[in-house]
Amino acid sequence: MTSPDFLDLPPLIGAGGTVRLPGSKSISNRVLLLAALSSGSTQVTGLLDSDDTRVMLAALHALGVKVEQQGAATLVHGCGGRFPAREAKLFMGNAGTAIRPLTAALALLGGSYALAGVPRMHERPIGDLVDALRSIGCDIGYGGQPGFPPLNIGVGTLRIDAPIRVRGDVSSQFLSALLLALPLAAAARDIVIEVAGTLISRPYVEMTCKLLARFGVHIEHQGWQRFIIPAGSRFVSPGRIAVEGDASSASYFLAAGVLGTLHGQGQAVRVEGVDANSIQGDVQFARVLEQLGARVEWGEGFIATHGLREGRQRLAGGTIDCVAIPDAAMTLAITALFAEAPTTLTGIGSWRVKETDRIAAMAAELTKLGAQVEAGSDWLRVHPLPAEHWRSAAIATYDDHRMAMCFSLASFGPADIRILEPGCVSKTFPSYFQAFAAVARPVPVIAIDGPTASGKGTVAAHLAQALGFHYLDSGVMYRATALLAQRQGIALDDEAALAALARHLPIRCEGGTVWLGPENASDAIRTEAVGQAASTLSALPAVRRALLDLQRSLRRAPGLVADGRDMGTVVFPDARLKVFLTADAQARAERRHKQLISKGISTTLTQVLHELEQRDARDTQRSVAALKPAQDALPLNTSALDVDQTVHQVLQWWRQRS
Ligand SMILES: Nc1ncnc2c1ncn2[C@@H]1O[C@H](COP(=O)(O)OP(=O)(O)OP(=O)(O)O)[C@@H](O)[C@H]1O
Ligand SMILES: Nc1ccn([C@@H]2O[C@H](COP(=O)(O)O)[C@@H](O)[C@H]2O)c(=O)n1
Repeated sequence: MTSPDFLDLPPLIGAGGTVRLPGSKSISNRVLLLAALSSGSTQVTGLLDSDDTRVMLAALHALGVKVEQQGAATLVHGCGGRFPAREAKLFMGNAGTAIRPLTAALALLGGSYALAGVPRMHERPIGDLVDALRSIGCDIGYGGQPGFPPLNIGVGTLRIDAPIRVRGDVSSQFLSALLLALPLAAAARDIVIEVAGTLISRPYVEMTCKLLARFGVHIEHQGWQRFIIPAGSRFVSPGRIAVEGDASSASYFLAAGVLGTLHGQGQAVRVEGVDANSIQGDVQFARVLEQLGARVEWGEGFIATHGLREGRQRLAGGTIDCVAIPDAAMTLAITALFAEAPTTLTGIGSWRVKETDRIAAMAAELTKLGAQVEAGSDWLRVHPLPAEHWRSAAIATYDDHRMAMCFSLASFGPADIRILEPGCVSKTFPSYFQAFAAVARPVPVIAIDGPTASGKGTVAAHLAQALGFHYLDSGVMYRATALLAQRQGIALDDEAALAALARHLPIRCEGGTVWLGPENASDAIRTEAVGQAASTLSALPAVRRALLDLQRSLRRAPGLVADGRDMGTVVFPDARLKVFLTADAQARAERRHKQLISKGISTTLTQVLHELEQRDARDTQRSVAALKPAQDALPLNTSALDVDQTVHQVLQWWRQRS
């Protein structure tokens, strides 16, 4: 399946609703491995279905483990501490939660195994784990650069007569991998692991120990620096186990429940599948939000955010120690843009060796938005971004699911956000953008389309004023392009030159005034000759493409009324209300004739009717963005209505929708 190159997110004005979280990646992959190594079968519910769990499942399959789907549950038939396949080539993708514990388990069991991944996996260090395993006699070789995958595993000669030392300050996953695998070798003796350096991401190690306990292995620890796997330990299936919702992924929705209220329009956002009893450290993200001023509700099986506490206008800033919430901490780098003071995230050195160098990536992409960012080896400071400094940006995601998911929250700011390569979310949350869209409340758009002189502009301007919304007269953009083309002598069939002109249109609309650079061009663009030229060049696909971003960039809080020919079909297909305004040609010609005469332009009704019919024909018959009602547009024939009646009707429809 291919995924799009980019995803444009509509600017948001609020959020609200409930999200059922997908299963936790960290728990899913640990449970799969433990169930595979156990004696007995395990029925797993709530298992995450994503790239990283598929990597683990494919590896277990290659190792001879039988896994069956039983409705929504996954049944893993344990192999009693010994994989049936003694040799295999395993593709690990970019799944750190798969390669590390599998490396440890396979190295302890011995065999002929090759583990390789995507290029980024081959840049992620694994040397500390390999050193620890080699120190007890495991046979592991590097297939490329020493210290990094790919790895080749053979049959070693185990000697576990002294404590095994492993570094804990690069990734806690090395320690977790040893804890998950070493019970395989603890039949006859206690096994002791000592952590060198300060243990980071301790909650993940706690999670590992809790899951091991469910599978019959009870680890003792001293101050989270020394761990003892008791003699006689062996994996026993608990029969059934449920995977919690992913607490790291919860962070985006919990943040949305806060940022959504900044425009005064948000409601509660509730995430289901985690709660205060979760074994995942990242639930502490909700506590951090609380400390920063958010109103958080903790319930049984859910957490919800309800905006900010009374009296607070923004989230607080300050220094936040993120050592216990390394993944959810990325979300704080985005909420920091909306805070009242700079936010400094510390204890995030592990970001450097994740799917990408997350400190560098975060700093680069926040800077694109206009933010002021400072970074060090294990910290990041993000300054609040005032509304006037936001810049629209195409956010690179570095094949890192969390970069893509975090930056979706930037759409609460006043800029257009494009997420490049959004398909990377499939690593842990394939349906993320659908789930996000379900709780996001985009800045509302009322799209008014219809033929010339049907009254679109008049009605749209009245609506915008009545609702306090911004107003986009999209015809102005085509007219301005036509006017400049006339002045610069560009032929109306020179598509490339016209598109270049449109792309850099120096246009500014203020109230009813249209500025082209320093010139007030409000009258110049309204002549019939310019209108006809606009209608001709508007049939050119490249010109339409060139004007698309400009039109969309005008969608700003609190809302937009947009009139034109393709507002509801092309430019704002997600408009909350679409109206297709018509009137018969005679009525429209009379209106336009009256308009022109009142401006002192001499013409006849016959002439106006003729030009109007020509324009109708061109607008409806062109091959791209032809004038037609959107499928979900409400038709309104205004032939027998006056302006007030028409506006009244549209306002009534709007109130029913909002
Ligand atoms: N029921 C009505 N609704 C809206 N406008 C009406 C109505 N009856 C008469 N008019 C008049 O019709 C004239 C043409 O309207 P307007 O310029 O808004 O049309 P338009 O559809 O925006 O045209 P164009 O696409 O050429 O810009 C205006 O003078 C407006 O006052
Ligand atoms: N969304 C739009 C708006 C306008 N056009 C073309 O521009 C011409 C001038 O527009 P007015 O609304 O100001 O009359 C019009 O005839 C259309 O051909 C368009 O294509 N799409």
